[in-house]
Amino acid sequence: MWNGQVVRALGTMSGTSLDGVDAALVETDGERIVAFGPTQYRRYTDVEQTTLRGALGMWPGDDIQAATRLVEDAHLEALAGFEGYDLVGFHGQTLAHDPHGRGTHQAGDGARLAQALGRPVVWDFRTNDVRLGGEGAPLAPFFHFACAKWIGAEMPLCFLNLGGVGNLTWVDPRKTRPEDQGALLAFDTGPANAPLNDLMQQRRGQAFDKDGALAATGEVVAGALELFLDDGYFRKMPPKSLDRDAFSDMLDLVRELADADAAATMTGMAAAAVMQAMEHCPTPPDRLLVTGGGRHNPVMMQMLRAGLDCPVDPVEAVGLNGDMLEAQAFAYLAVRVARGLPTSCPTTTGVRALVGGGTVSGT
Ligand SMILES: Nc1ncnc2c1ncn2[C@@H]1O[C@H](COP(=O)(O)OP(=O)(O)OP(=O)(O)O)[C@@H](O)[C@H]1O
Ligand SMILES: CC(=O)N[C@H]1[C@@H]2OC[C@@H](O2)[C@@H](O)[C@@H]1O[C@H](C)C(=O)O
Repeated sequence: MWNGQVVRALGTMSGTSLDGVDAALVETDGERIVAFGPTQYRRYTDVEQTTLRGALGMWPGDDIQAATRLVEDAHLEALAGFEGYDLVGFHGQTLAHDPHGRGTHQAGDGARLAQALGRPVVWDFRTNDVRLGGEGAPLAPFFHFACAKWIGAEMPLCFLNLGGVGNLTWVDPRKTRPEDQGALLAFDTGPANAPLNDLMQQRRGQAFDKDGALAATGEVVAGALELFLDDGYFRKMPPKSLDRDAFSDMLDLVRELADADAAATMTGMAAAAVMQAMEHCPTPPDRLLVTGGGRHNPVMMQMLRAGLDCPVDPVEAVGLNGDMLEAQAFAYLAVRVARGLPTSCPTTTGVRALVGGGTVSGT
Protein backbone atom coordinates (compact mmCIF):
# COMPACT_ATOMS: atom_id res chain seq x y z
CA MET A 1 0.00 0.00 0.00
CA TRP A 2 1.30 3.51 -0.88
CA ASN A 3 4.79 2.45 -1.82
CA GLY A 4 6.98 5.51 -1.60
CA GLN A 5 4.04 7.93 -1.92
CA VAL A 6 3.63 10.83 0.48
CA VAL A 7 0.33 10.36 2.31
CA ARG A 8 -1.67 12.35 4.84
CA ALA A 9 -1.80 10.20 7.96
CA LEU A 10 -3.72 10.91 11.13
CA GLY A 11 -2.30 9.52 14.36
CA THR A 12 -3.91 9.21 17.77
CA MET A 13 -2.65 8.62 21.27
CA SER A 14 -4.53 8.06 24.51
CA GLY A 15 -1.71 7.98 27.03
CA THR A 16 -1.11 6.40 30.42
CA SER A 17 -2.10 9.63 32.23
CA LEU A 18 -5.70 8.99 31.08
CA ASP A 19 -6.23 12.70 30.44
CA GLY A 20 -7.58 12.53 26.89
CA VAL A 21 -7.08 11.73 23.21
CA ASP A 22 -4.44 13.54 21.11
CA ALA A 23 -4.81 13.48 17.34
CA ALA A 24 -2.39 14.89 14.75
CA LEU A 25 -1.86 14.86 11.02
CA VAL A 26 1.53 14.10 9.43
CA GLU A 27 2.47 14.12 5.77
CA THR A 28 4.98 11.34 5.25
CA ASP A 29 6.04 8.45 3.04
CA GLY A 30 6.81 6.42 6.19
CA GLU A 31 10.49 7.32 5.98
CA ARG A 32 10.75 11.09 5.74
CA ILE A 33 8.56 13.60 7.57
CA VAL A 34 7.34 16.00 4.87
CA ALA A 35 5.11 18.27 6.98
CA PHE A 36 3.16 18.43 10.20
CA GLY A 37 -0.55 19.24 9.96
CA PRO A 38 -3.40 20.22 12.29
CA THR A 39 -3.91 18.68 15.73
CA GLN A 40 -6.85 18.10 18.03
CA TYR A 41 -7.29 17.22 21.71
CA ARG A 42 -10.38 15.59 23.20
CA ARG A 43 -10.32 15.53 27.01
CA TYR A 44 -11.81 12.61 28.94
CA THR A 45 -14.53 13.75 31.34
CA ASP A 46 -14.15 12.89 35.04
CA VAL A 47 -16.70 10.10 34.65
CA GLU A 48 -14.81 8.68 31.67
CA GLN A 49 -11.53 8.85 33.56
CA THR A 50 -13.07 6.93 36.44
CA THR A 51 -14.27 4.22 34.04
CA LEU A 52 -10.83 3.98 32.44
CA ARG A 53 -9.08 3.92 35.80
CA GLY A 54 -11.38 1.06 36.85
CA ALA A 55 -10.39 -0.90 33.74
CA LEU A 56 -6.62 -0.61 34.27
CA GLY A 57 -5.00 -4.02 34.54
CA MET A 58 -7.80 -5.70 32.57
CA TRP A 59 -7.42 -7.95 29.52
CA PRO A 60 -9.62 -8.88 26.54
CA GLY A 61 -12.40 -11.09 27.88
CA ASP A 62 -12.62 -9.11 31.14
CA ASP A 63 -15.50 -6.72 31.76
CA ILE A 64 -14.14 -3.85 29.66
CA GLN A 65 -16.97 -3.14 27.24
CA ALA A 66 -17.79 0.29 28.68
CA ALA A 67 -14.13 1.34 28.69
CA THR A 68 -13.57 0.09 25.14
CA ARG A 69 -16.65 1.86 23.82
CA LEU A 70 -15.75 5.15 25.44
CA VAL A 71 -12.19 4.98 24.06
CA GLU A 72 -13.55 4.39 20.53
CA ASP A 73 -16.21 7.10 20.82
CA ALA A 74 -13.77 9.68 22.22
CA HIS A 75 -11.45 8.94 19.28
CA LEU A 76 -14.27 9.37 16.77
CA GLU A 77 -15.01 12.77 18.35
CA ALA A 78 -11.33 13.74 18.26
CA LEU A 79 -11.11 12.81 14.57
CA ALA A 80 -14.43 14.31 13.49
CA GLY A 81 -12.99 17.68 12.45
CA PHE A 82 -10.22 16.38 10.16
CA GLU A 83 -10.58 16.30 6.41
CA GLY A 84 -8.56 15.00 3.50
CA TYR A 85 -6.58 12.25 5.20
CA ASP A 86 -5.65 8.87 3.76
CA LEU A 87 -5.34 6.61 6.79
CA VAL A 88 -5.38 6.56 10.58
CA GLY A 89 -2.89 5.20 13.11
CA PHE A 90 -4.95 4.29 16.18
CA HIS A 91 -2.91 3.43 19.27
CA GLY A 92 -5.86 2.89 21.63
CA GLN A 93 -5.65 3.00 25.41
CA THR A 94 -3.15 0.74 27.14
CA LEU A 95 -4.98 -1.02 29.97
CA ALA A 96 -2.35 -3.65 30.76
CA HIS A 97 1.24 -4.34 29.74
CA ASP A 98 2.99 -7.57 30.70
CA PRO A 99 5.15 -8.41 27.66
CA HIS A 100 6.81 -11.44 29.23
CA GLY A 101 3.54 -12.76 30.64
CA ARG A 102 0.05 -12.15 29.30
CA GLY A 103 1.13 -9.73 26.57
CA THR A 104 0.05 -6.16 26.03
CA HIS A 105 -3.48 -4.77 25.80
CA GLN A 106 -4.63 -1.58 24.11
CA ALA A 107 -8.39 -1.07 24.34
CA GLY A 108 -10.31 -0.01 21.24
CA ASP A 109 -11.34 -1.81 18.07
CA GLY A 110 -9.63 -0.36 15.00
CA ALA A 111 -12.01 -2.26 12.69
CA ARG A 112 -14.98 -0.38 14.19
CA LEU A 113 -13.16 2.92 13.66
CA ALA A 114 -12.31 2.02 10.06
CA GLN A 115 -15.97 1.34 9.36
CA ALA A 116 -17.13 4.56 11.04
CA LEU A 117 -14.47 6.72 9.33
CA GLY A 118 -14.50 5.05 5.91
CA ARG A 119 -10.68 5.04 5.90
CA PRO A 120 -8.04 2.36 6.57
CA VAL A 121 -7.08 2.20 10.24
CA VAL A 122 -3.79 0.72 11.46
CA TRP A 123 -4.02 -0.49 15.06
CA ASP A 124 -2.79 -3.04 17.61
CA PHE A 125 0.75 -1.77 17.06
CA ARG A 126 2.39 -3.64 19.93
CA THR A 127 1.25 -7.28 19.71
CA ASN A 128 3.48 -8.48 16.85
CA ASP A 129 6.53 -7.13 18.62
CA VAL A 130 5.61 -8.94 21.86
CA ARG A 131 4.96 -12.17 19.91
CA LEU A 132 8.50 -11.96 18.56
CA GLY A 133 9.98 -11.64 22.05
CA GLY A 134 9.99 -7.82 22.20
CA GLU A 135 8.84 -5.50 24.97
CA GLY A 136 6.14 -4.05 22.68
CA ALA A 137 7.31 -0.58 23.82
CA PRO A 138 8.53 2.03 23.34
CA LEU A 139 7.49 2.41 19.69
CA ALA A 140 8.08 6.15 19.22
CA PRO A 141 11.86 5.68 18.60
CA PHE A 142 11.54 5.06 14.83
CA PHE A 143 9.63 8.34 14.64
CA HIS A 144 12.25 10.05 16.84
CA PHE A 145 14.81 9.00 14.24
CA ALA A 146 12.76 10.75 11.54
CA CYS A 147 12.41 13.81 13.81
CA ALA A 148 16.19 13.94 14.26
CA LYS A 149 16.53 14.06 10.46
CA TRP A 150 13.72 16.62 10.19
CA ILE A 151 15.47 19.03 12.59
CA GLY A 152 18.76 18.53 10.73
CA ALA A 153 20.63 17.03 13.70
CA GLU A 154 24.15 15.95 12.86
CA MET A 155 25.32 14.33 16.09
CA PRO A 156 23.70 11.84 18.52
CA LEU A 157 20.94 13.33 20.64
CA CYS A 158 18.23 12.06 22.98
CA PHE A 159 14.47 12.40 23.08
CA LEU A 160 12.82 12.00 26.46
CA ASN A 161 9.08 11.55 26.84
CA LEU A 162 7.83 12.50 30.31
CA GLY A 163 4.31 11.10 30.24
CA GLY A 164 2.76 8.86 32.88
CA VAL A 165 5.80 6.66 32.33
CA GLY A 166 9.10 8.05 30.99
CA ASN A 167 10.87 6.77 27.90
CA LEU A 168 14.21 7.69 26.40
CA THR A 169 15.49 7.38 22.82
CA TRP A 170 19.15 7.87 21.91
CA VAL A 171 19.43 8.59 18.16
CA ASP A 172 22.42 8.70 15.84
CA PRO A 173 21.21 10.81 12.89
CA ARG A 174 24.34 9.98 10.89
CA LYS A 175 22.78 6.59 10.11
CA THR A 176 20.56 6.26 7.05
CA ARG A 177 17.65 4.26 8.43
CA PRO A 178 16.30 3.73 11.95
CA GLU A 179 16.82 -0.02 11.70
CA ASP A 180 20.53 0.39 10.85
CA GLN A 181 22.88 -0.97 13.46
CA GLY A 182 23.82 1.73 15.99
CA ALA A 183 21.04 4.13 14.94
CA LEU A 184 18.84 3.80 18.03
CA LEU A 185 18.74 2.76 21.64
CA ALA A 186 15.45 3.13 23.49
CA PHE A 187 13.68 2.01 26.65
CA ASP A 188 11.36 3.14 29.44
CA THR A 189 13.24 5.13 32.08
CA GLY A 190 10.84 4.57 34.97
CA PRO A 191 7.81 6.29 36.41
CA ALA A 192 7.43 9.94 35.38
CA ASN A 193 4.10 11.67 36.15
CA ALA A 194 1.76 8.76 36.94
CA PRO A 195 2.73 8.16 40.60
CA LEU A 196 3.07 11.92 41.23
CA ASN A 197 -0.44 12.38 39.85
CA ASP A 198 -1.70 9.58 42.12
CA LEU A 199 -0.10 11.32 45.09
CA MET A 200 -1.73 14.65 44.19
CA GLN A 201 -5.09 12.92 43.84
CA GLN A 202 -4.77 11.16 47.20
CA ARG A 203 -3.45 14.10 49.20
CA ARG A 204 -4.96 17.16 47.51
CA GLY A 205 -7.78 15.91 45.31
CA GLN A 206 -5.95 17.44 42.31
CA ALA A 207 -5.14 15.72 39.02
CA PHE A 208 -1.48 16.81 38.97
CA ASP A 209 1.07 19.18 40.53
CA LYS A 210 0.48 22.12 38.17
CA ASP A 211 3.76 23.84 37.26
CA GLY A 212 5.42 21.91 40.08
CA ALA A 213 3.90 24.41 42.52
CA LEU A 214 3.69 21.99 45.46
CA ALA A 215 7.05 20.31 44.80
CA ALA A 216 8.70 23.75 44.61
CA THR A 217 7.86 24.34 48.28
CA GLY A 218 9.24 21.00 49.49
CA GLU A 219 12.57 19.20 49.84
CA VAL A 220 13.71 15.97 48.19
CA VAL A 221 14.16 13.43 50.99
CA ALA A 222 17.38 11.55 50.23
CA GLY A 223 16.50 8.34 52.11
CA ALA A 224 13.30 7.81 50.13
CA LEU A 225 15.08 8.59 46.88
CA GLU A 226 17.80 6.02 47.63
CA LEU A 227 15.24 3.32 48.41
CA PHE A 228 13.52 4.10 45.11
CA LEU A 229 16.78 3.85 43.15
CA ASP A 230 17.45 0.44 44.76
CA ASP A 231 14.76 -1.02 42.53
CA GLY A 232 16.19 -3.71 40.24
CA TYR A 233 14.60 -2.03 37.19
CA PHE A 234 17.35 0.62 37.14
CA ARG A 235 20.13 -1.97 37.05
CA LYS A 236 18.47 -3.93 34.26
CA MET A 237 20.09 -3.41 30.86
CA PRO A 238 17.84 -2.08 28.09
CA PRO A 239 15.63 -2.88 26.28
CA LYS A 240 13.02 -2.75 29.01
CA SER A 241 9.50 -1.39 29.38
CA LEU A 242 7.03 -0.70 32.16
CA ASP A 243 3.35 -0.98 32.95
CA ARG A 244 1.79 2.29 34.17
CA ASP A 245 1.38 0.97 37.70
CA ALA A 246 4.65 -0.96 37.94
CA PHE A 247 5.94 1.50 40.52
CA SER A 248 2.66 2.24 42.32
CA ASP A 249 4.12 1.06 45.65
CA MET A 250 6.56 3.99 45.53
CA LEU A 251 3.76 5.96 47.17
CA ASP A 252 4.65 3.95 50.32
CA LEU A 253 8.14 5.47 50.26
CA VAL A 254 6.70 8.96 50.82
CA ARG A 255 3.75 7.97 53.06
CA GLU A 256 5.22 9.58 56.18
CA LEU A 257 6.29 12.79 54.42
CA ALA A 258 4.44 16.10 54.43
CA ASP A 259 2.64 16.84 51.14
CA ALA A 260 5.23 19.26 49.75
CA ASP A 261 8.20 17.02 50.59
CA ALA A 262 6.37 14.02 49.18
CA ALA A 263 5.71 15.88 45.89
CA ALA A 264 9.31 17.16 45.71
CA THR A 265 10.66 13.66 46.40
CA MET A 266 8.45 12.02 43.75
CA THR A 267 9.45 14.68 41.23
CA GLY A 268 13.05 13.95 42.17
CA MET A 269 12.43 10.23 41.64
CA ALA A 270 11.20 10.81 38.09
CA ALA A 271 14.26 12.96 37.34
CA ALA A 272 16.67 10.52 39.02
CA ALA A 273 15.27 7.66 36.93
CA VAL A 274 16.17 9.65 33.80
CA MET A 275 19.68 10.34 35.09
CA GLN A 276 20.18 6.58 35.66
CA ALA A 277 18.83 5.93 32.17
CA MET A 278 21.28 8.33 30.53
CA GLU A 279 24.12 6.08 31.74
CA HIS A 280 23.00 3.53 29.16
CA CYS A 281 23.56 5.86 26.18
CA PRO A 282 26.17 4.43 23.77
CA THR A 283 27.81 7.90 23.56
CA PRO A 284 27.03 11.14 25.40
CA PRO A 285 24.27 12.95 23.49
CA ASP A 286 24.64 16.50 22.21
CA ARG A 287 21.37 17.48 23.87
CA LEU A 288 18.24 16.10 25.51
CA LEU A 289 14.93 17.15 23.95
CA VAL A 290 11.95 16.68 26.24
CA THR A 291 8.42 15.88 25.13
CA GLY A 292 5.25 14.95 27.06
CA GLY A 293 3.49 16.75 29.91
CA GLY A 294 6.46 16.64 32.29
CA ARG A 295 8.24 19.31 30.25
CA HIS A 296 5.63 21.75 31.59
CA ASN A 297 6.84 21.04 35.14
CA PRO A 298 9.65 23.54 35.85
CA VAL A 299 10.75 21.69 39.00
CA MET A 300 11.22 18.43 37.09
CA MET A 301 13.02 20.25 34.25
CA GLN A 302 15.30 22.08 36.67
CA MET A 303 16.23 18.82 38.41
CA LEU A 304 17.13 17.29 35.03
CA ARG A 305 19.22 20.31 34.05
CA ALA A 306 21.06 20.19 37.38
CA GLY A 307 21.79 16.46 37.09
CA LEU A 308 22.82 16.10 33.43
CA ASP A 309 25.89 17.18 31.48
CA CYS A 310 24.09 18.17 28.28
CA PRO A 311 21.56 20.93 27.47
CA VAL A 312 17.97 19.97 28.35
CA ASP A 313 15.20 21.67 26.34
CA PRO A 314 11.56 21.10 25.48
CA VAL A 315 11.15 19.85 21.90
CA GLU A 316 9.61 23.23 21.04
CA ALA A 317 13.21 24.50 20.99
CA VAL A 318 13.61 22.70 17.64
CA GLY A 319 10.13 23.43 16.29
CA LEU A 320 8.39 20.20 17.35
CA ASN A 321 5.12 19.97 19.31
CA GLY A 322 5.66 18.21 22.64
CA ASP A 323 1.96 17.78 23.33
CA MET A 324 1.40 15.96 20.04
CA LEU A 325 4.63 14.08 19.35
CA GLU A 326 3.21 10.69 20.33
CA ALA A 327 0.07 11.13 18.21
CA GLN A 328 2.34 12.18 15.32
CA ALA A 329 4.46 9.08 15.99
CA PHE A 330 1.48 6.79 15.43
CA ALA A 331 0.57 8.62 12.21
CA TYR A 332 4.11 8.00 10.96
CA LEU A 333 4.19 4.39 12.19
CA ALA A 334 0.83 3.68 10.52
CA VAL A 335 2.32 4.57 7.14
CA ARG A 336 5.30 2.33 7.84
CA VAL A 337 2.98 -0.57 8.71
CA ALA A 338 0.90 0.06 5.55
CA ARG A 339 4.12 0.00 3.51
CA GLY A 340 5.46 -3.14 5.23
CA LEU A 341 8.38 -1.25 6.80
CA PRO A 342 9.61 -2.18 10.29
CA THR A 343 8.48 -0.20 13.33
CA SER A 344 10.79 -1.71 15.95
CA CYS A 345 14.14 -3.48 16.13
CA PRO A 346 16.30 -5.28 18.71
CA THR A 347 17.68 -2.03 20.20
CA THR A 348 14.29 -0.36 20.64
CA THR A 349 12.15 -3.17 22.06
CA GLY A 350 14.45 -6.18 22.25
CA VAL A 351 12.45 -7.90 19.52
CA ARG A 352 14.32 -10.81 17.88
CA ALA A 353 14.02 -9.44 14.33
CA LEU A 354 12.86 -6.30 12.60
CA VAL A 355 9.13 -6.17 12.94
CA GLY A 356 6.29 -4.09 11.53
CA GLY A 357 3.66 -3.99 14.27
CA GLY A 358 0.02 -3.42 13.53
CA THR A 359 -3.13 -4.65 11.88
CA VAL A 360 -4.67 -2.80 8.93
CA SER A 361 -8.48 -2.68 8.87
CA GLY A 362 -10.60 -1.20 6.06
CA THR A 363 -9.38 -0.36 2.62
N1 LIG B 1 1.70 22.51 33.68
C1 LIG B 1 2.06 21.31 34.15
N2 LIG B 1 2.72 21.21 35.32
C2 LIG B 1 3.08 20.02 35.82
N3 LIG B 1 2.81 18.83 35.23
C3 LIG B 1 2.15 18.87 34.08
C4 LIG B 1 1.74 20.09 33.45
N4 LIG B 1 1.10 19.78 32.30
C5 LIG B 1 1.11 18.44 32.21
N5 LIG B 1 1.74 17.87 33.27
C6 LIG B 1 1.90 16.45 33.57
O1 LIG B 1 1.92 15.73 32.37
C7 LIG B 1 0.93 14.68 32.40
C8 LIG B 1 0.41 14.43 31.01
O2 LIG B 1 1.48 14.06 30.21
P1 LIG B 1 1.27 13.36 28.81
O3 LIG B 1 0.04 13.90 28.19
O4 LIG B 1 2.56 13.43 28.11
O5 LIG B 1 1.01 11.89 29.30
P2 LIG B 1 0.52 10.63 28.50
O6 LIG B 1 0.72 10.82 27.03
O7 LIG B 1 -0.85 10.32 29.00
O8 LIG B 1 1.49 9.52 29.06
P3 LIG B 1 2.40 8.37 28.31
O9 LIG B 1 3.35 9.08 27.43
O10 LIG B 1 3.03 7.70 29.48
O11 LIG B 1 1.40 7.50 27.62
C9 LIG B 1 -0.13 15.20 33.35
O12 LIG B 1 -0.87 14.12 33.90
C10 LIG B 1 0.73 15.92 34.39
O13 LIG B 1 1.23 15.00 35.34
C1 LIG C 1 2.62 -0.18 26.80
C2 LIG C 1 2.49 1.28 26.58
O1 LIG C 1 1.46 1.78 26.18
N1 LIG C 1 3.58 2.02 26.83
C3 LIG C 1 3.62 3.45 26.64
C4 LIG C 1 3.74 4.14 28.00
O2 LIG C 1 3.79 5.56 27.86
C5 LIG C 1 5.18 5.96 27.78
C6 LIG C 1 5.91 4.64 27.80
O3 LIG C 1 5.00 3.84 28.56
C7 LIG C 1 6.07 4.03 26.39
O4 LIG C 1 6.69 2.78 26.54
C8 LIG C 1 4.74 3.77 25.69
O5 LIG C 1 4.28 4.80 24.85
C9 LIG C 1 5.06 5.47 23.89
C10 LIG C 1 4.17 6.30 23.04
C11 LIG C 1 5.87 4.56 22.98
O6 LIG C 1 5.49 3.42 22.71
O7 LIG C 1 6.88 5.05 22.46
